[in-house]
Amino acid sequence: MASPLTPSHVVIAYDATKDRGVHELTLAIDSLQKRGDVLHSGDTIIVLGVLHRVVHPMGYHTKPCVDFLENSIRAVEEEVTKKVDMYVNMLLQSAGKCEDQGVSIEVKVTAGFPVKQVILQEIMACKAAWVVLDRAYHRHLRRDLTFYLKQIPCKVAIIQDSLAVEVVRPHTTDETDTIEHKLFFSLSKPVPLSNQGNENSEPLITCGSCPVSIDSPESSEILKNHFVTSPTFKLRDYGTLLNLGSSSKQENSGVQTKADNKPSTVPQKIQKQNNAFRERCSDAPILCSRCGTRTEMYVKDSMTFSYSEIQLATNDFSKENLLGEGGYGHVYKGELKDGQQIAAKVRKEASTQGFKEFHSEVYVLSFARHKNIVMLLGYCCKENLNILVYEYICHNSLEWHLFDEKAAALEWHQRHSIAIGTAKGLRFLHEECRGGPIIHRDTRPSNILLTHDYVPMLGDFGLAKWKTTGDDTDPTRIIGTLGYLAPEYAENGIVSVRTDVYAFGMVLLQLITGRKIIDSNGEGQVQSLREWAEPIIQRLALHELIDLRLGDSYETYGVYLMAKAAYLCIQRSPEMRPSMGEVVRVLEGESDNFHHLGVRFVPEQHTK
Ligand SMILES: Nc1ncnc2c1ncn2[C@@H]1O[C@H](COP(=O)(O)OP(=O)(O)OP(=O)(O)O)[C@@H](O)[C@H]1O
Repeated sequence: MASPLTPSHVVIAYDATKDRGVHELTLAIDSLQKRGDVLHSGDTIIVLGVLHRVVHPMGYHTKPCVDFLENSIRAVEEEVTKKVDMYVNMLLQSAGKCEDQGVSIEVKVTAGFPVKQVILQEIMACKAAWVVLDRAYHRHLRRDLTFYLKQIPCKVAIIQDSLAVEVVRPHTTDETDTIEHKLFFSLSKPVPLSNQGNENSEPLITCGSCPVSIDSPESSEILKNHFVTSPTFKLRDYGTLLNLGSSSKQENSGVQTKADNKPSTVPQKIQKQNNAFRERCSDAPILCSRCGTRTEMYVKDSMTFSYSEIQLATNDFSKENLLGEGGYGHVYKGELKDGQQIAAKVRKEASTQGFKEFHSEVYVLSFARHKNIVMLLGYCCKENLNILVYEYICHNSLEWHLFDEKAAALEWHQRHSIAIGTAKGLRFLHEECRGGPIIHRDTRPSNILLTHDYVPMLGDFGLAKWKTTGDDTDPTRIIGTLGYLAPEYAENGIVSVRTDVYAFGMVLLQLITGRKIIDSNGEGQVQSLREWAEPIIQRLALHELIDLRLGDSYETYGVYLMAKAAYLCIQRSPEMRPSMGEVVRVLEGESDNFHHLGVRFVPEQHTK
């Protein structure tokens, strides 16, 4: 292990899956510099972004396991490259400051899972002298720390929530266990100094132990061969393997790899998928554990259904199969020949949703694959009839659970997980969906469907539309539902992702209070939920807010977080509202302040 005075590597391990503000990284590096006991002249800071979720070419998120990497190298490569460039740009200023201290910065993004294993391998690979762990993505840092302290031989520090760096173990250790080595996909790039430009910094791809140039024609071939390797060896061997320059050298190292005796199957697999028509994916995620249903992931070669197929599935659109009627038309439950349960939405003749909206919905939904989004399986067009075929979501809508007499009161933990799941669905549409952002435009409880596991699924994209550059201002087409419409949308027709944030804030208030959006105040007058709830939140009188049906069975901190998120979301000014990514972080208790937001959750009594 390098002594403190020889140039060494200091790894800052970050979660690259989440959006991070520039200030978070730069402040962490500042505080590292200020300490004086971690960085020395000649050292290199490696900002390691761990990408533990990547976007599947179909648009939903998945773990970058070896199997996935093997089949989707290009997609991962693209995502990793984007992240590396983003980090490099964020760190340009820090690189200048570090240069004065004789320290350089390098960015490395690694797609792999599990996170702890990625961090461990990367630390061993560069023989780091220090690892600085970002507390923000370790929800169970205390437990994870035991793992790191046991497995990592180098010195350990943590970035606190305040972004200060706290040293946890100021010395190295020799006691490390043998670990199973996994293969991940990495790309690294030095952060240039302002006078250097960016051109000379050729990025390096590494797949496991083998660096190759990103532009190298052999890169795909090498990646293909290396993603399938999975040797087991002692940590101490790793360093010697890592410096090898080509795949053949690795083979010479004598490590037995699966690639040595397994012919590449990638091209055949891709071809098979292209030819497949609605082929089911075997690793489809569970949709509902009670019903035993799985989310079907049809390969999107064709999404068209024949009319007779839907007619048969819905028992000829029988009354018994009718689920309900909405603005679009009648919705029928059905079962396809292969057992897949569906909800078929048949457009009303006089539906307010015309052909244009129909195509908008099909187009938008074909990109939206996420565990909190109702999946569109396909559609059918017959003469002037439009039918959308969705996966069937088995446990009614949130509207039903909150307000139907037959529904049992939702428990607190269910409300909390519904809030987080819905927020993640919206975050996906706004920030993560391929080709997005997509604005939902009609977020409300009746468009949030639930499984028996109380997993919320956002549906009804009839009003969604692609966001082009800037805000969409067409005051003539106000669509959505009163009470959930953000003021700038209701008054001036201005639509942006922040109008969804507002509507989501209203849903949060309903989850906390169990109240309708407009209710009677008990004196025969109507009162809007927002007007009633906002001053109560400002007084932090959360007990006045909470749904009486919950009794004492709620978690005060959870209510606080949800009320805080709601309060931020329903700000009149769209700029004051958080992004959905930030909302998720508030709900999960991960972040307590957003420096860029003018309004903080500062209750009145604290400001007096
Ligand atoms: N994918 C689905 N799985 C199960 N039930 C569904 C599905 N989609 C819709 N439904 C149910 O069908 C009924 C009608 O739904 P629809 O979305 O058309 O109307 P709505 O949300 O009630 O009103 P609007 O069209 O004005 O948004 C509702 O009871 C809804 O819960």
